[in-house]
This record gives sequence, structure tokens and C-alpha cells, in this order.
Amino acid sequence: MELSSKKQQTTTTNPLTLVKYTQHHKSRHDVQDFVNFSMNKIPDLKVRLRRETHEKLVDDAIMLTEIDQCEHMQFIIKLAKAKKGLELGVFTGYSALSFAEALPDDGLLIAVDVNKEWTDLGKKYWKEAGVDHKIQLRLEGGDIVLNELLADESNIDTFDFAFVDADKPNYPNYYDRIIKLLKPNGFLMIDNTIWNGKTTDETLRNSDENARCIWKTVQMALNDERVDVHSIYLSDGLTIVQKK
Ligand SMILES: C[S@@+](CC[C@H](N)C(=O)[O-])C[C@H]1O[C@@H](n2cnc3c(N)ncnc32)[C@H](O)[C@@H]1O
Repeated sequence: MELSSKKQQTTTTNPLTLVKYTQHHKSRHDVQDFVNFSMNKIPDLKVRLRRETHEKLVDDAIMLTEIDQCEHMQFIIKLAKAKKGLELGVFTGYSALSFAEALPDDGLLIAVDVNKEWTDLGKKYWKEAGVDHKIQLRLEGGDIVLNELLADESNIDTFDFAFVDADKPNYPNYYDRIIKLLKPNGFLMIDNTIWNGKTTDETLRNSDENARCIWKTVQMALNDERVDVHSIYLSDGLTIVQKK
């Protein structure tokens, strides 16, 4: 009875999801925490990175890439035996740390961000984790770094993976250049492709530049004969594009 009355009040919620969470008196947030900490093995150092991010950056900490998403991406990178990756959007370095852990000792992650204060916080943890030698931090805009990388032809077709989690309006501008940098079978992971639900609704998309540009990038991938694409409802949405 309680469930059906809640269902009537909450017209925008998928009823199946609502039943799943309310039956067990858990919020989506509780379930996310449970999956992160009771169904994954997260080293104390990575928990401390997140705690310091929350303590120092307060509201901005919402930008942290979710724990289970990083575990998932790390798993794929390990499976692919990747050696060379590119990240646009480092923030306090949680996803970069997860990627670097998955790389071999001579692996390389080019990690790009425009904010020194935020990346300085992450650098301490990269060092403590013993993976700092695998991460080349570039404090420049993604646009500049992509142009520099492509200016050297020896970089083309050499990256095993890329993760884009930076300025959303530039996602469409980044797309083609990243595909050029990927080697065959290399993959691009595009973050936030649900954008809090806004990409799923035309009216919301039209009133939100980020949602519009994210959606445009997903469409570019879906219409691109050079790649295979799949999207999953993990965190705020992850679309993975693999170069053929
Ligand atoms: C959502 S956060 C990244 C979160 C990060 N992946 C993590 O693991 O927590 C987005 C980051 O993109 C960075 N950014 C914004 N504009 C950028 C640009 N033009 N080029 C590179 N990075 C940019 C911001 O400084 C911010 O740190």
C-alpha cells in the first residue's frame, strides 16, 4: 500500500526503480555507498583522497568521478592490457590514480587539466601510491594538448584508451581528434552522457548547453563508421567508443 501511494506521488520516477529501493528502505545513495565500499576493495589511500577533496573543496567535490565507475574503467583498462592513455579532466586525480594503477610500470597516462590547485591535491596521492612516474600532468586546456599531440604524427594511432571528463561544451570538438589518436581496438570513454537525465529529453537538452553538446558527441559516435559504441547507465552515464 505504501509503495503504491508513493508511486502515485512520484510520476517522474521509474516505478521499477522506486520499488527496488523503497522495498528495502534504501535510497539510491545508500545503495551506491554499499556497492562502492562493501562490494569493492578500495584502498585506504583512495578513500583519503576523496575525503580530502570533500573537506577542502566542499561543493566542488561533486565533480569526483564515482568509485564504482572508476573500478569498472580500471577493469577494462587491465583487460585491454593498455599501456598508453589520455585523460581530459583530472580534478583531484581520482580517476587518473585508478588508471595509473591499471597500467604497467612503463605505462603512460597523459592527464590534462587547467586547475593547478585541484591537481596538486591529487599529485600527493599519486606519489604515495607509487604511480606518479606513470602520469604526465599537463596543465593546459584539452584543446591545446590535443592539437600538440596531433602535430606530432608519431602519436596518431598509438593510444590504448582515452577518458573525457572535462568541459562538456568541447566534447564534440575533442571527439574526432581523440579517435585519430586511438590505435585500432583502442577505446574512448565519454563521461556524463546522461547528464542528470537532461540528455534524454529534447526540451531539457535544448535549454542546457552541456546536455546538448554531450548528446551531439554521442550522436557523432553513433554515426561514425570507424567505431563501435555502447552506453551504460553507470553513475551519470558512460559511453564507450571503440575504434575498429
Ligand atoms: C568532472 S571534473 C573531473 C573529475 C575527475 N575525472 C575525477 O576523477 O574526479 C572536470 C575537470 O575538468 C577540468 N577542465 C575544465 N575545462 C577544461 C579544459 N578546457 N581542459 C582540460 N580540463 C578542463 C576542470 O578543471 C575539472 O577539474
